[in-house]
Amino acid sequence: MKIFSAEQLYEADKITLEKQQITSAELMERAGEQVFQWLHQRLNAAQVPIHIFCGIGNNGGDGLVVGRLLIQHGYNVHTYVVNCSDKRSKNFLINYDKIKNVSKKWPALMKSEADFPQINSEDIIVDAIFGIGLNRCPDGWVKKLIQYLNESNAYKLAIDIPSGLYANMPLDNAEAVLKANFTVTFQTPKMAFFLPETAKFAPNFDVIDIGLDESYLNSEEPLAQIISKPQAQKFYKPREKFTHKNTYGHVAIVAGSYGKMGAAVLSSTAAFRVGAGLVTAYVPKCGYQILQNSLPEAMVVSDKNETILSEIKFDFEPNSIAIGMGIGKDEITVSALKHFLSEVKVPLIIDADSLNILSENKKLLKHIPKNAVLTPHPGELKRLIGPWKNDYDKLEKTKKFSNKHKVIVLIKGSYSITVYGDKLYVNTSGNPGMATAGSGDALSGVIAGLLSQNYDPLLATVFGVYLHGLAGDIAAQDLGYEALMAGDIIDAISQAYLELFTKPEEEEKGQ
Ligand SMILES: NC(=O)C1=CN([C@@H]2O[C@H](COP(=O)(O)OP(=O)(O)OC[C@H]3O[C@@H](n4cnc5c(N)ncnc54)[C@H](O)[C@@H]3O)[C@@H](O)[C@H]2O)[C@H](O)CC1
Ligand SMILES: [K+]
Repeated sequence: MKIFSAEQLYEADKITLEKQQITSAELMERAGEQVFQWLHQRLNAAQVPIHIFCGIGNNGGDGLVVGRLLIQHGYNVHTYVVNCSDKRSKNFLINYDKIKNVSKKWPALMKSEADFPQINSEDIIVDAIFGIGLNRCPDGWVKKLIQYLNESNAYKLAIDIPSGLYANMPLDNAEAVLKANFTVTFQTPKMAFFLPETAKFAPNFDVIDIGLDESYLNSEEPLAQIISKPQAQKFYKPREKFTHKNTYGHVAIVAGSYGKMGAAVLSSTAAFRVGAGLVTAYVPKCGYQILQNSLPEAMVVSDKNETILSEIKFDFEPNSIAIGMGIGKDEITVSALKHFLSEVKVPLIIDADSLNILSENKKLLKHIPKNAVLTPHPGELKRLIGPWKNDYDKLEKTKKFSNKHKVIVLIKGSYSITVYGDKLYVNTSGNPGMATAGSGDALSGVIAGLLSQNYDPLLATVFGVYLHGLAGDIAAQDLGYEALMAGDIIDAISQAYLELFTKPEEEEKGQ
């Protein structure tokens, strides 16, 4: 699935009307009908009061369609017009007229705070105040209305986008955005649903296909691609019968220092679990015994230094390398990294302390090999690219960095985003339980293990992040969020692979 901008959606809307020979009112009816069905399936004719707040644009028009259909099906509906301006859209007016054919009660006209209705916590609020046409921050009594609705414990369903949120522009004021429990959005999820500053307003959403012109949408460059199960299935490369361990490559995990050897164990284990043929851990001397004891499948090569890495050198040619997990930032390690980067030729993942070393020694950036994968969390990213004004600025700065250094940057977060030049890939698996020590080390191992199996660097990153998140989701089903530890994510990688190809019927039975 792809994320398109508000501008692209307006264009798609126009082309659809021409190509399908329908009116904009008919398209609105199609959209509103589906929102009605969404509610109808869940409410099953229950007589819970439904309060629909309609703005004066087309989002308000959608709200009026939903209101009309609910009334026709015998629901207990209260409609309100949030009369913030006289410039009512054509389709708002068409549906304003139509609703009076099904009810003696006109929608209540709201002009100030005095018109705010009583809403009980068991009621339902439908937010159709503003859609993707929001062009300034809601203010005055309309802002107060949004805040009034936010204070209510009633269930809040937003149509298309929570009011006050721009589809693909930074937030003006978090105090003027509706906090929707659920959003039913048209055609494509909006970029705002995936970025840390705005995603909290749309924590759950369903995408409704309103049949916008496919050929136009296919020809457009999206803002981002969403990675979920169907995409991940396509990425997967099946293992073949007449193969041996060398077919699946040799991973080198360059990690660990005194007190942080667990990072090397976790990354190496994850590389195996994801399917690497061979894994060698390159660690300071103090890690030798630890690695051999905790992961007998791995080979271990130790540095001549007891506690930190002083020279990154091996006498074998790995197919991929992950470097940085728990290595610290000692000067000796910095110069070892410098030397290593200027020589390395194999697919590379740069994580954790090696990212911080790069941030503190920007001259090293020019040595990073093409298509290396950098996996910063937000703190590491800030040190690498400098501060940003908002989430969109962060993405632009990361794209610039990716273009300049010809690298893949994975911005880790609730929705991790892979940045490859100007392209963005938004991951949808994972959960808050994965915010735990070692989770990133596991991810580096996963990506390294895919690289060694000949997944190209972009695919290894995007697929690896998805698998890692899915493993976390599977582990959390048994353990819950709080108890989840990095080792549990690694243990669940096997089930994540199996689940990739579980058919929906089997999934349903299992629930
Ligand atoms: N192609 C589609 O995806 C379809 C979308 N539909 C729905 O239409 C809306 C977008 O409608 P539009 O009329 O362009 O914009 P809005 O309803 O969001 O509101 C615009 C309206 O409000 C004024 N306004 C904007 N910001 C403010 C503000 N802060 N304070 C006061 N007034 C404001 C603005 O000037 C306009 O007058 C989309 O989201 C979908 O819900 C179609 O129904 C189907 C096709
Ligand atoms: K809305």
